Amino acid sequence: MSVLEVRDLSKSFGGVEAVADVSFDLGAGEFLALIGPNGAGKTTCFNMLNGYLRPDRGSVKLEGRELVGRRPRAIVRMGVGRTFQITRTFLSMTVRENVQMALISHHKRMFDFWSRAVRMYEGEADALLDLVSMRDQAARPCSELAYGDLKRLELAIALAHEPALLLMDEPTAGMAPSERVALMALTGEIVKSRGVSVLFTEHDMDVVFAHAHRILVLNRGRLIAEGSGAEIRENPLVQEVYLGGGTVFAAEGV
Ligand SMILES: Nc1ncnc2c1ncn2[C@@H]1O[C@H](COP(=O)(O)OP(=O)(O)OP(=O)(O)O)[C@@H](O)[C@H]1O
Repeated sequence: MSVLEVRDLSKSFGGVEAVADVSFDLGAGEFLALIGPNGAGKTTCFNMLNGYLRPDRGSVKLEGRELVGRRPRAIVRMGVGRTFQITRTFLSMTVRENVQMALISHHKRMFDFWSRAVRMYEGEADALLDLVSMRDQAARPCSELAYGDLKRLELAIALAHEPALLLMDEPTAGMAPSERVALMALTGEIVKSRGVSVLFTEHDMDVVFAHAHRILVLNRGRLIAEGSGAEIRENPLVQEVYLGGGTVFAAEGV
């Protein structure tokens, strides 16, 4: 069964069809990329999946349950985790404390950091930090971390919510090329070991072709192609609108 079933998802802003009749499935343990030129509708699509935007029409089902109409927080609780283009952590707290906070929130415990909570979920937090190879930095304040380490911490925080589906919006933005490869390789391992499904947007085609199991291509709000890296690379329409460099919106009738 698909983890995520998206059907006829559509959203317009004034006269602009930002996302138009987008349908796709995401399987369990799949690492799926959503790509497209600037303004193609990727962010709008993500914001409808995580509840920040209400679609004009269409349906989004997670493990058979409808997400459209629910609030972002409820959608997180139903099993949709997310990482952000701009990493969100509490900079004055340590790496471990940030993961503990996420675990406390996930288990709906009262936040009482200055008493017992200091030890709450410490073991679970360290296990998640092991997963992203950050255990050795557990006691460091987040304000001291390098950007690549913050992104790995953000992954641990997202996993604290035990998502069935993880949405990653440009996970490697702002990273050096070697860090990009490392973060996506790590994410790929987590997809495999934890059976989490991942949908990510990405502008770096090297990252996409190296890591995605399957690729969806959006242009002007519409899905124009879907397939493996090889299929996408060879697709003339994709080459024309996206990979050819030059004017990405040049193709008429797309
Ligand atoms: N809040 C909004 N109000 C009006 N128009 C919007 C709004 N959000 C997005 N759009 C328009 O919808 C279209 C799709 O934008 P979107 O940000 O989803 O594309 P994108 O593929 O994420 O682009 P990028 O790669 O540059 O982030 C664009 O034409 C954009 O100008």
